[in-house]
Amino acid sequence: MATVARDESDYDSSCSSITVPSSTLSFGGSRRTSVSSSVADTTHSSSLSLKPHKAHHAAWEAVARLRCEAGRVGLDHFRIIRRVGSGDIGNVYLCQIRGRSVAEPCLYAMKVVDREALAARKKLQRAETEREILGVLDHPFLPTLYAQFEASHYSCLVMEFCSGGDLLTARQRQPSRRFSISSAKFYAAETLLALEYLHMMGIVYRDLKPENVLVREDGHIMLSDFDLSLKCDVVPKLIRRKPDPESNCNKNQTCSTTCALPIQPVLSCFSASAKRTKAITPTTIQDIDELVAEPINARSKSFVGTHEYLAPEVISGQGHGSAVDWWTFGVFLYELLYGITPFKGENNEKTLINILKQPLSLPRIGVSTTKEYEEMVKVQDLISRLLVKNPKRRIGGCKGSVEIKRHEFFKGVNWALIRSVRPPEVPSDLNKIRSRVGLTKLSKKERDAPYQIPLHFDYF
Ligand SMILES: Nc1ncnc2c1ncn2[C@@H]1O[C@H](COP(=O)(O)OP(=O)(O)OP(=O)(O)O)[C@@H](O)[C@H]1O
Repeated sequence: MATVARDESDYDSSCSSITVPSSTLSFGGSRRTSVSSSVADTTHSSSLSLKPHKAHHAAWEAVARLRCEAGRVGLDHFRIIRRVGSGDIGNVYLCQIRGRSVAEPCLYAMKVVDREALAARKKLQRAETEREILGVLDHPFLPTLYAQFEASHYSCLVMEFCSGGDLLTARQRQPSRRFSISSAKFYAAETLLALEYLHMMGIVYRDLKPENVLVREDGHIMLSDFDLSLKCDVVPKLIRRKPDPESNCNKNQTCSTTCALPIQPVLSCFSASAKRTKAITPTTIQDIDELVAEPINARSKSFVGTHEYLAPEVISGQGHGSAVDWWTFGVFLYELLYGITPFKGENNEKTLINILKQPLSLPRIGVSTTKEYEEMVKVQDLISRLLVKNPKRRIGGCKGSVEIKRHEFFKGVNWALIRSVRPPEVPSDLNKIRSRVGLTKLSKKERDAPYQIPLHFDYF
């Protein structure tokens, strides 16, 4: 599914709105461009300390060692093994550090972006947004940026490599090309945690779809592709419970914003003026009911996303915030379960009309046990609360991820320990992975040959 973007730069602060730029819709393009030399690593040497949850990983340590020994990290330090993917703004290559043991190599994904080509297509800002976002992420279900450097007019981002492909491919491998309810619950729960973290960091993701959810070697997910994301400020709020019979929440849930108490100052990972929020003491937390630290009031009018996944408020151009991610989360969950998206029309225009006008219909899922039937009822309830056309009435629209995590469908999910749960599928052992990525197809001569910077990166 092609992404669509009509806006090159939309840094928003919450509560402010922006106008739609005059640039037109743009779709994936491709080109061949030459590359000549490798220059400096631009990753801060202090970033090791900013990656506490990955600092002990072999891949992280190997890059840290390299930076220490060579004083920098550059393209010449990597052996490009093969291209593993390409998108609208760049190609992604599987690579490893030169001179390391071939028996136990640390594999990396290097995203190579041709800055000149992107500038000509007015998409440079997208690459810049992605680079900035990758630089601040530190979460088990989000990519770790190991290094970044420039080579001629190419920008290179060295990230964690995901050997398990993406969830679209995984879905297509399933019987009837759809996941079981329990598998869908697992992938949805991990994706929800990734979105929750992004929101807390002041990032509205905006492009959730199975293609962008990669599967790691251990079977857990990694959300990728941040060039369409929106960076904004977050104003944490304390929300007091106040039962609202008209709300879209469950009876045993509450959903009221009437007593929202903003905590000052503003939290943002990007704003130069941002300061850290005041420490919230346990006593304070006991005194109130809910802490919401999501950019629920962010407003952008950009037309970005993937047609089948676009939220109504994005299509209508009325301004959108973090609630778009809960709409796309609903479409995502629907696709995992049904193998199709809910509003797909004969063409993009009809799809957009369906999103705006067509009521949601939820076909029955074939179930064989009472427990499965109960699960189906719960997941359908969640989807119908996510795919509410009015973002203010959508679950998550007023209180963010906490509302969704509390839904009956996720009852029993151990959010803190989900990364230790065995995933529905674990990509096979290292040898199989290596043959899948083509590592074993290289001859010894090829593996050991000194790396030549190619005259051309293979754009298509
Ligand atoms: N860390 C990774 N590990 C393995 N494969 C990856 C990784 N990152 C990206 N890929 C592969 O490369 C492809 C292109 O990457 P990505 O989506 O980031 O590029 P893009 O140019 O931003 O694409 P888009 O057009 O969706 O914006 C992905 O679909 C995926 O298959």
